[in-house]
Amino acid sequence: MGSLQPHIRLGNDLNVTYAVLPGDPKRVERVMEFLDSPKELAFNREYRSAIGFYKGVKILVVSTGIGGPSLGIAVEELNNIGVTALIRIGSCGALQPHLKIGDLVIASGAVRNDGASLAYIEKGYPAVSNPELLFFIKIAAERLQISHHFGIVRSHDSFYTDNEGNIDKFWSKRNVLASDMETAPLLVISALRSLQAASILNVVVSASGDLHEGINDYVDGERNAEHGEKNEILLALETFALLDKVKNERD
Ligand SMILES: O=P(O)(O)O[C@H]1O[C@H](CO)[C@@H](O)[C@H]1O
Ligand SMILES: O=c1cc[nH]c(=O)[nH]1
Repeated sequence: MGSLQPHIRLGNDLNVTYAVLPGDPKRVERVMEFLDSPKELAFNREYRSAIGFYKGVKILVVSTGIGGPSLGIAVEELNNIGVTALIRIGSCGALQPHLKIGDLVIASGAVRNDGASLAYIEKGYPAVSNPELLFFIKIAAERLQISHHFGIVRSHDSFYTDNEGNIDKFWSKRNVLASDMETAPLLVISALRSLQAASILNVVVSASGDLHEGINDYVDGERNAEHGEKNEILLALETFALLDKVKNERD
């Protein structure tokens, strides 16, 4: 076995290039339901991992925890073991009234209101999704008939400051679709390391909804949020299957 990365506790003997990244370790189990021959690998701190096959393509699943710092560690260690393409499958809060619970938001890019991406590089460096991945996400969504919204999201570091309502209003007026905590650092760190990355987010809090209530409902298995989660998992897996086919044809 190759030497293990200190946090994710995985080595390059896995020989895997595609990784699906939920924030929540519990979501790893849900991804495993869609994989053939799924096998749980490690569970250290927030980093829970499993491996399996989707349409014959080897897929790694690793949870990244909450926020940019832990996400950043996962991305770096995944890069160290040879992963080259990453799709976040996260949850988010809507900033626009037309987004409903369980809708999917595909990030074209992200407002960098997180600290982790700033620790890497100044704000002029854009947080944008990889165009090839976006292209295949779009094709996969159409094939699977999964409705979705494309646009800018915002990644933040705080949940409970006294100013959250005003901050959300500010970004809502500027056509930002939704908020999460990991998309911007994922896109920036991946681009700096020459990795392909994209982010698919499941709406679990509506724009007019209560944050506590929305997240509690999601944890308790609210039907639409669960449906959105299944859709984002399937969409990410199908995207990797399409990407892999094209990569094999190129080689
Ligand atoms: O459900 P995940 O993927 O963790 O994503 C969202 O949920 C967490 C906050 O509840 C943050 O990590 C946020 O980005
Ligand atoms: O505003 C929100 C809501 C859910 N999850 C987030 O990260 N932010």
